Amino acid sequence: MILVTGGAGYVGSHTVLALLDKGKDVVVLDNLSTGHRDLVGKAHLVVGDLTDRSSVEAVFQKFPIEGVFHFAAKSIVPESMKQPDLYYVNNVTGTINLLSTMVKYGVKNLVFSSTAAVYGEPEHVPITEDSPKNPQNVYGHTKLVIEEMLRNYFAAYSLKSVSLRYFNAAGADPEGRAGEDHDPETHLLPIAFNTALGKRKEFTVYGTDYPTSDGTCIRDFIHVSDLAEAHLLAFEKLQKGELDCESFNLGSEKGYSVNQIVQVVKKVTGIDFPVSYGNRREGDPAVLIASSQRAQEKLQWKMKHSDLETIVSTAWAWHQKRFR
Ligand SMILES: NC(=O)c1ccc[n+]([C@@H]2O[C@H](COP(=O)([O-])OP(=O)(O)OC[C@H]3O[C@@H](n4cnc5c(N)ncnc54)[C@H](O)[C@@H]3O)[C@@H](O)[C@H]2O)c1
Ligand SMILES: O=c1ccn([C@@H]2O[C@H](COP(=O)(O)OP(=O)(O)O[C@H]3O[C@H](CO)[C@@H](O)[C@H](O)[C@H]3O)[C@@H](O)[C@H]2O)c(=O)[nH]1
Repeated sequence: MILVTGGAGYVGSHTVLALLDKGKDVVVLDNLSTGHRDLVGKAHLVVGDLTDRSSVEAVFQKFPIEGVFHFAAKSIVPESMKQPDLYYVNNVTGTINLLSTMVKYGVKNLVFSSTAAVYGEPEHVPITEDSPKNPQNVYGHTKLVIEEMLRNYFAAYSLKSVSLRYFNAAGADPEGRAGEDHDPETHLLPIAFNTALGKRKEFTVYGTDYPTSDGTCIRDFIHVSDLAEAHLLAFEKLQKGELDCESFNLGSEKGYSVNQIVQVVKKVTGIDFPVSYGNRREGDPAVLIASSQRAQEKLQWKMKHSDLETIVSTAWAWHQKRFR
């Protein structure tokens, strides 16, 4: 039985699907703060909070857990700047409870959702795993602290882990079984779709004076089903004893500006919607582009869905089904 924390959320639910598709037994522990009951498919769902140690222990008592995929976290950058206490308690304390319980029950293998936000504003792109780590926001700090904790837990308790630093997760299950559903929504694609559907008056581009070709930020979008596949590969390597404690970037290695993405959304949806140009959003680095060579080599990870049109069209299909 695999435990997936945060499995009712966006990235977690796609990994739950990938595990179920492979015939695995899955239990999801989720407090449903931003997740959705209907996204866990046929997995067992335990509604509980990681910051409550007894809820975590109850899962390990009830189910024979062989490994953990840990997605549960708060991850909205501006919220993290306003409420650092909430972020440190939820992300760091929640993870301490999980790791201590794993140690107590002798569960050795963990795949952890880290983020490109651990790097902050990069000095060079593409960003490799060894690039400097200077998080620009509280959210990124919480993830970097957890990565450090994982190194300590490996050294002291032989708890093995892989930290996967995703760049911009996007897209939806190609079969339409899951996708992104956040309220409030802060991410580029769903906001653009809501504008295309007339639910918002206009799409605002945050910042036009970045040192990029068209002045808008550049991001590296990675399909959520490709992320899910990387989790399964990482877990297999942990189980086979081929990895101990390591971090990998997961990105498509291609950068697109916010303006370019808006154009692709207009093309895929066939809808021309109003776009306005506003100020920069606090904490946004100008350019984030991954090198994911390490994951491709050591995890034998191959991206299948991460060209931008596939990302946008799968996300659009889901968005229409869920929100129209
Ligand atoms: N979406 C991205 O672009 C992106 C990029 C990099 C990293 N990440 C990381 O990936 C993970 C998943 O992100 P997402 O976009 O799917 O977010 P999400 O908000 O959709 O999913 C998080 C899930 O965790 C649950 N949760 C949060 N705190 C919990 C707690 N204390 N106890 C139990 N459940 C809790 C929520 O209810 C939700 O279902 C997060 O750790 C996030 O930091 C996401
Ligand atoms: O209405 C909008 C929304 C976003 N943007 C811009 O679009 C880009 C992407 O923004 P968003 O979709 O909010 O993603 P990020 O802020 O880049 O963060 C995502 O990607 C990071 C890693 O790259 C992860 O750490 C975060 O968890 C994840 O939310 C940024 O330049 C934003 O300024 C706009 O211009 N207008």
